[in-house]
Amino acid sequence: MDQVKATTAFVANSSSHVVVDSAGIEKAVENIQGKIPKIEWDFEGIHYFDNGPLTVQYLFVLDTLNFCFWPDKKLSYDDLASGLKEALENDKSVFDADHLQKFTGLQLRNLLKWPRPLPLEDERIRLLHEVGFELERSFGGKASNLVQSCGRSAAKLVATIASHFPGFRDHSVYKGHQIFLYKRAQIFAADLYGAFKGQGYGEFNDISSITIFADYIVPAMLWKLGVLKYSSALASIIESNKEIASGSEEEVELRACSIYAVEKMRDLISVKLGKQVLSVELDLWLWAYGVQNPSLPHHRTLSIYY
Ligand SMILES: Nc1nc2c(c(CN[C@H]3C=C[C@H](O)[C@@H]3O)cn2[C@@H]2O[C@H](COP(=O)(O)O)[C@@H](O)[C@H]2O)c(=O)[nH]1
Repeated sequence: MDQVKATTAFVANSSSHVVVDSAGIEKAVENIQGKIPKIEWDFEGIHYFDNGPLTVQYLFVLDTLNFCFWPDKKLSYDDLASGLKEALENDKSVFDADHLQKFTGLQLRNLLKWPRPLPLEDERIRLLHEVGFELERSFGGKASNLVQSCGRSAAKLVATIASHFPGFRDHSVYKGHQIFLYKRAQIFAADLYGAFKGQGYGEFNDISSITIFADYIVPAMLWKLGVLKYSSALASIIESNKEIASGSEEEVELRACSIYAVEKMRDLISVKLGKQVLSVELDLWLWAYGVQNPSLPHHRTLSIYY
């Protein structure tokens, strides 16, 4: 996680299109008054949970597919989480490693009861196959073994996922430097922590090392709070729903500056209010408010990472 923190700080300090505004951070922290609104994991009531290894398998499949919903105006993360839940309730073997390796686009669509092709459907299938193959090859087919192999370290879990599953390597090259963002690998650790309430498969000694999950909702929320400021060119691209290329300077800055800004918020909360807060908590608060505000303009990038 040190790589994520160091490289996103580099972006924030070299940025051309996005500014992390210190006054905006101060104001946001003042407004919280030390009380981050407490949002329960699964506040929506859409996730599968049985307190056992099947939940871990479900969450790993969920976070394998947890990206890019916006190209379909009606599709959202909720459809994915609840669709996979229902599929698992109907067939406990649906996410077995051998099944994952055989999925077709049509089967995934049917599983989610989605009437048309999913955004980046071929990529989703490729990633399911990759996850099924590598789970079988290295972890006895079970995501729970992957988690247990990391000895209660969220940082080790993120690193292990990135080294075994290329589809989770959420990196970019920015102004000649490699930048690490790891959205889906980190959110898997956070989902375990949230679902299992920090116990069992969700017990991590280093959950505070996780950063926020740089998607397209949290940057929009940070902009609304005045924590992020955009150049006028970038602001007009976002407001007019124009696509931003994956790996472009603008895209990397939006994501990296969001991570950096929330780490700065944590530091300020610690200094001013003497409280240690987790990025996981700040993320869920920002995300939950962001998704409940659909008129909030967000950036649009075709990406398998978020
Ligand atoms: N930073 C951050 N990004 C998150 C999530 C979650 C869901 N987390 C679950 C965990 C516990 C809660 O109960 C949540 O249900 C999804 N996303 C991202 O949002 C986008 C989807 O937006 P829309 O198209 O409107 O559905 C897409 O990039 C998706 O990858 C999060 O927590 N944090």
